[in-house]
Amino acid sequence: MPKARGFDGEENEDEDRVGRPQVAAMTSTGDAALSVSGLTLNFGGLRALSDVGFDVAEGSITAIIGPNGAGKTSLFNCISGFYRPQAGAIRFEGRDISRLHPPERARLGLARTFQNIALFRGMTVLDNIKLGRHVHMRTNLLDGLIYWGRAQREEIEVRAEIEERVIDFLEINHIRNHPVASLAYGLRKRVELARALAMRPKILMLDEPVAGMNREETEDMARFILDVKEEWGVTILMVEHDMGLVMDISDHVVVLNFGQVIARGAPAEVTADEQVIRAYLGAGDIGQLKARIAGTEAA
Ligand SMILES: Nc1ncnc2c1ncn2[C@@H]1O[C@H](COP(=O)(O)OP(=O)(O)OP(=O)(O)O)[C@@H](O)[C@H]1O
Repeated sequence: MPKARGFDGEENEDEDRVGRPQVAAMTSTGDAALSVSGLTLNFGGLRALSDVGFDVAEGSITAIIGPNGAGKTSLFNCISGFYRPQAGAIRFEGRDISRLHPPERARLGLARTFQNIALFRGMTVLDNIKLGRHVHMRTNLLDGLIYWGRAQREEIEVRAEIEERVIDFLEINHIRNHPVASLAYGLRKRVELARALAMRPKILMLDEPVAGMNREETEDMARFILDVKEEWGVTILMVEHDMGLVMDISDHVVVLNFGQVIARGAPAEVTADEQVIRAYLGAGDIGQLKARIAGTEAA
């Protein structure tokens, strides 16, 4: 696998000069950037996830699909640390991160976007993107004292450089000083992606990245997601209902139904799987599934 260029544009092993915690002591699990095993989550008497397990290969785009209520958002919330599952483990580059809080996971390189855009609407695009950097900022007094001065200035400069690269890459320079509230929906989604990228993630979790977008916005977003993977070397895990997008850009698909993994594999494999078709049929979504797959094949 070709080495990722990294966020400073060079092949670079020394990524942690701007504050991402070292993870050198981790045990390896082959090529899995993320590994989920035995995940079980209950809300009172309701079992939202049951013994869920899958791997996300480094450098891949992995999609989580499934009918409404299948447990996709719950799974995302477990992986990013917002929910604490009753059982199971989440390994990031071989290290068990199940007990880490969301900001600690983010500092390791796990960034996410949300189903409903979570930007500060009154702030400008640039200020929203800058918020992404705070995940790496040292906040306690001792760290602050050690880091004071030249090193800290360098850190700020490197981050500003990263932000400029992100703005350039996502083609949002012309709106950098616009308040987010004034932007069209598709652009707002792109700004959210920019903020997540400014966190310099190793794994980017996208929660319905094209929900509510028109065809042109969806195509733009698909291209950006592919470029994030290919040019920036970021592993992508996404929840998405748009089967056209899933078929087009995913390397691997995990299908959830009633909180369980019912199929895993290449997009064409899982959409031909009897159990998957039945799950969508049960949810009344099969017509949509077939139409979207057919639409993709025709394109
Ligand atoms: N905070 C919560 N409290 C109680 N039940 C919840 C909570 N969040 C989710 N659930 C339930 O857990 C199950 C899985 O929901 P989840 O939102 O994870 O599904 P989903 O696949 O993301 O659905 P959708 O595609 O509609 O977003 C559903 O039965 C849902 O009602």
